[in-house]
Amino acid sequence: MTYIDLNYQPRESDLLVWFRAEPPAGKDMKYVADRIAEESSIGTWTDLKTLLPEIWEKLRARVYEIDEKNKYVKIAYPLHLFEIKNMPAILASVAGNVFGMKSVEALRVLDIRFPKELIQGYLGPKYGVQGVREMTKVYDRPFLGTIIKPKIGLPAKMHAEVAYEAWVGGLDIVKDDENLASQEFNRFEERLALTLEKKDIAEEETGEKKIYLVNITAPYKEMIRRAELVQDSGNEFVMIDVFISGFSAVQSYREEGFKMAIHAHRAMHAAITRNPEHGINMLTLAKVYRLLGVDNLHIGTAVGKMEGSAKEVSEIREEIQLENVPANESRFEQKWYEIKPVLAVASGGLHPGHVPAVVDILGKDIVIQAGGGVHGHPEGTRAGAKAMREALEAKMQGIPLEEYAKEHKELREALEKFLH
Ligand SMILES: O=C(COP(=O)(O)O)[C@H](O)[C@H](O)COP(=O)(O)O
Ligand SMILES: [Mg+2]
Repeated sequence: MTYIDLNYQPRESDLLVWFRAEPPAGKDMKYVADRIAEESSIGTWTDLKTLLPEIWEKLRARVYEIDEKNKYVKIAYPLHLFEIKNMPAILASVAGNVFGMKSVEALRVLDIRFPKELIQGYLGPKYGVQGVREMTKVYDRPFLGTIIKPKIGLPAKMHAEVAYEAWVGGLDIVKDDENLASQEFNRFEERLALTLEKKDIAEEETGEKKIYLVNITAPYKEMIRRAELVQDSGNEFVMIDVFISGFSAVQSYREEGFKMAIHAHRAMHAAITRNPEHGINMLTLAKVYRLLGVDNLHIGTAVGKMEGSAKEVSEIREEIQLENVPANESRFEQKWYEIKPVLAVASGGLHPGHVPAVVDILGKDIVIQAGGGVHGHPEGTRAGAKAMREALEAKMQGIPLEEYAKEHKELREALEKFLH
């Protein structure tokens, strides 16, 4: 019995997984491919009296391609193998036990190609790129945002004041940090109320729409309670640590039907995305989050403090924004049908000096977020926000930053501190 069928032509309706697999000492690629297909579909370590021929015929996975040089294995799974609207269970098959088997030395999921019938079972983003642009009336440039710093520690009142400074300085978006929840020094309810008061004032003073990404990450019931508070407050967005909260929570939350858009922070993703030989890459996770329905997603910066090359980050950007993603040497073709594009978030170690490079790599449908790069400005948050806005103005007008900085004090001070 083998799951290898190199003559098999995958059907449009199959779910395809592209693995990179490392065979254990003394074993070859065929062996390892067979073990992966077996464990991730219907089999186990020995043959079974209970594995009826019709199950074998209908539900087994098929290894349809093995690339010895790159150690790639491509496997097709019949859609009947899955409960379509159950993402956690789908991942339990194709990206579950397989990572821990002794018969596989190391294993990486490089891509999952979702078929149309599966995609139709998911909501995708409620707003996505276009929806967030309509919400804010910002159509012709990237969004600018900040994460309040210190990441935790500020009392709610100061948090709101720092948010105000960032908004009036010129940023569109203020975000809680991923580990700010409802600590004793900064309770969720108080932070929400005070920050929204300041948001109203900032909107009035600037004539611009401002966005507050309030972190509702918590055990699920509490997360929903906080989402209800946010909905009642009229705020347009929530933030969720999607990887930490889990696929079940993210799918369920989106299906609850709240009005707010979802900003997805990916804290902890690197525990499974970082090692190039093992785990699941960010591209695959990003596809899952697009399907589940987040509106904004952190994808890396290529230039800041977090890992991720320019090629990798721009491929993730394409994957979450294009309607039809073309295949290349390490990804499948993917059609997204009715699923909206996600706003990509570049964040982590950024400051005004990075703005031109981030726009060159990722384009305009992004949020450029800087925490330290705003609140670390020598003159404080408002000047830091102004410097970010000036950097973006310079980029949009095609003027080199150093030149624009001659006439723009805040940008000049930022570049002096962060670049020299
Ligand atoms: O708080 C920050 C960035 O702060 P700062 O601007 O001070 O570095 C975010 O949590 C990181 O962006 C996460 O990384 P990623 O976006 O790669 O998931
Ligand atoms: Mg953070």
